[in-house]
Amino acid sequence: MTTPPRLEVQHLIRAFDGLRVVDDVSFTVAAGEVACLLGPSGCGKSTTLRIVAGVDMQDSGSIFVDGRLICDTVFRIPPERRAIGLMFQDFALFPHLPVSENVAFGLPGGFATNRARVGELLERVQMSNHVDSYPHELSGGEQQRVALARALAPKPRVLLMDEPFSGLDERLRDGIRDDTLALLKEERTAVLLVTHEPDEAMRMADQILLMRAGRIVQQGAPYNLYNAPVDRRAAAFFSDINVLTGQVRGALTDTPFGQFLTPGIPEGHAVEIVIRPQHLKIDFHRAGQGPAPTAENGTAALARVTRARYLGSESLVEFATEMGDIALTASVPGVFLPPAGTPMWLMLRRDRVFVFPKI
Ligand SMILES: Nc1ncnc2c1ncn2[C@@H]1O[C@H](COP(=O)(O)OP(=O)(O)OP(=O)(O)O)[C@@H](O)[C@H]1O
Repeated sequence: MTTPPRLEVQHLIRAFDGLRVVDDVSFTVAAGEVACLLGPSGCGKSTTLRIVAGVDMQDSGSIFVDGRLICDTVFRIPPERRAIGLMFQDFALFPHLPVSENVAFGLPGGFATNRARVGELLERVQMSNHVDSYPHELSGGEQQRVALARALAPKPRVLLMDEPFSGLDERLRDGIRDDTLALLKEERTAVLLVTHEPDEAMRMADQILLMRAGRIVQQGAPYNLYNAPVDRRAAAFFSDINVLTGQVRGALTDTPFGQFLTPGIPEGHAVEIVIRPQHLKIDFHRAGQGPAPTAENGTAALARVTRARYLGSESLVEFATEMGDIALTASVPGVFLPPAGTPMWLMLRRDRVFVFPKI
């Protein structure tokens, strides 16, 4: 018999005032896996999480933990008996309790009878030196580490995290995220994490569930979402994009960069050709000559620099094609600041181009 997923959500629907904010959402999370619900503000991420936590009720759909039904529209296990831990942005530590008692809060018998488990977790989150400190004596990052230890103390099968790192400054965040991830993997907890930040999802997730208007529009490994987005908006969620427009003629579309296949898009339909700035290739203008077309990069098109900016680890160079009608941005590692007006040849890495029907 195959092992059931640690968390399984089936056909969840939740409407407010007749409007579905969670619209037929289904997914599974395995033990030791981190799944990120990712999407813009208001797309239904937190509502989905709240229903799994048991603090909101779905209109229809079922939730299972390790194959056991914990909630549908007629049956409901109360939140505290679901073996589900919570770590929310505003889920503050208890100010009147020291770190030790905060971590032991969900354990029968408190700190006195759970010294070993509390000690082990505090060591794992590098807070062993703060057992007797009170929350107000800790920095934001330290409080976050204690909150993680508290959430994991009762060994939940599933941990729900809602924007747990958003209160931390950026440099602190990376370290805490990585430490958190390592601990979650060690504990084999299934994690459902809500975030609106693509970088956070890429960094944390084994599986991204990309949501839009209550629906999951794409799910899969971060690599797949980045490199095979389902549509223009999914592509644009992970980075800036360049968009060329065209029209289908004989299963192809013409652009200044050569022809592109338009599989499955009807004849005459408008298409959008999408490419990320780092996949635009630049070549120098040598006495009017451009690079010869290649299978990898297609045809080069002449363009002029309109603006160049240095951002630290990369430079962003903006171009207008020779006809002046297409604006494109290239990202170049390091310092590359050609003056405005410089002519250059641009090519698109053909294996990194996405062709979508224009909606
Ligand atoms: N109790 C409620 N009553 C009415 N509308 C609600 C309620 N809870 C959520 N909504 C609405 O449902 C939609 C989805 O909200 P939700 O909090 O799930 O979005 P989200 O994707 O988590 O957004 P954010 O990232 O801003 O938290 C929003 O339009 C919100 O206003």
